[in-house]
Amino acid sequence: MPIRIAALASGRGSNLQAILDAIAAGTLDAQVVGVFSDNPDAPALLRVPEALRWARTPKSYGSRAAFDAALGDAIATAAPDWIVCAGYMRILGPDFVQRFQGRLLNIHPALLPKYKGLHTHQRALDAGDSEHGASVHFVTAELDGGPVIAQARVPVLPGDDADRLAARVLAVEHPLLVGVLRLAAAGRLAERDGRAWVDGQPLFTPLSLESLSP
Ligand SMILES: Nc1nc2c(c(=O)[nH]1)N[C@@H](CN(C=O)c1ccc(C(=O)N[C@@H](CCC(=O)O)C(=O)O)cc1)CN2
Ligand SMILES: NCC(=O)N[C@@H]1O[C@H](COP(=O)([O-])[O-])[C@@H](O)[C@H]1O
Repeated sequence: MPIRIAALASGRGSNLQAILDAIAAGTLDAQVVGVFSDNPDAPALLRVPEALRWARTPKSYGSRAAFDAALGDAIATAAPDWIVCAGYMRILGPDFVQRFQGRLLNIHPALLPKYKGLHTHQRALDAGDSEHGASVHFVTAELDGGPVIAQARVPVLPGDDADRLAARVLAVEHPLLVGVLRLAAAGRLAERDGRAWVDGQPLFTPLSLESLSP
């Protein structure tokens, strides 16, 4: 039975497209049951049929909590097994996180716990890091502080700027996110006691991209 994925996206949607491509190729047993955005102009929305799109402008809500509640109600209507933040650029409030705790994932463009938040590529460059990468983690109330499931590493190369480094990271984000979703689709992934669990065992070290490849 394919797992039901609700995707949250605020922009381009290349991670969403990687999910859709894996489904179409038969390498991810899933279906995308909705794409939800805080940006009605998000190109990500155009990657799925109109019936699967939900987008609202947060400004039209009285508070972050009110927007999150409307978002959560829309997601719940789609009855997803997993909710994936795939380039979703808003901090989710504690009530939303609690509502979907344990099935909320995020792809973050850094090797957490380094560089939580935004502007991760420039921060890695500014720090003179020789390595950077991406993480897939469970979402918790603490921004980018949830248990990390898997990570992919890339070199920082001479002459890199933020855009060039971001492109190199993005290229590994896609297989990393799909690889973690394959674990979910196989019923092998869970969040328990503040940790990620795979095959009934707690993860003390994030899985590598190489370990996820089919
Ligand atoms: N409660 C959580 N919410 C979210 C998480 C999380 O781990 N816990 N992950 C993020 C994704 N993300 C980084 O991976 C992220 C998204 C948004 C921001 C942020 O500072 N957003 C600002 C608005 C920024 C803007 O509009 O340009 C905000 O919401 O005030 C940081 C990190 C998804 N949500
Ligand atoms: N903090 C969240 C964050 O920065 N997420 C990042 O936004 C990009 C979305 O690209 P996409 O829309 O093409 O998937 C990705 O690089 C993702 O890691």
